Amino acid sequence: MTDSEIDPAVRAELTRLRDSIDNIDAAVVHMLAERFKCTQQVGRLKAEHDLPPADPAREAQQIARLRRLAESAKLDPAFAEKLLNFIVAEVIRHHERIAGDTRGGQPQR
Ligand SMILES: O=C(O)C(=O)C[C@]1(C(=O)O)C=C[C@@H](O)C=C1
Repeated sequence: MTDSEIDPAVRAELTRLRDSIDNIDAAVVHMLAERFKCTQQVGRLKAEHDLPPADPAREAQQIARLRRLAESAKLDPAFAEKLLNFIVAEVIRHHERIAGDTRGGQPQR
């Protein structure tokens, strides 16, 4: 079926839903950007105080909490866990890079 063959009412409903999806995707990007701003600061703090990039106990708490929130929001908890793990893996990579660039608690130029 080509675009011009789609029923105008269906086309309008699809456009309405896609507009909302675009707004939600923009919000997700902005929220992730804010989260990464925080985790960059955590990375610098950890590097300056010789703390390990990963904190598995903290991650276990975050996963348990997000799984509960997902269930009450009718979102698949396994998906919520996978998403958190994906984000945290990227954060840990950033922390490791910051630690590599930080010697004796001081950022290297
Ligand atoms: O809270 C920390 O210690 C962080 O470094 C942040 C964060 C996260 O992205 O939420 C990332 C890595 C840790 O393993 C746990 C949590």
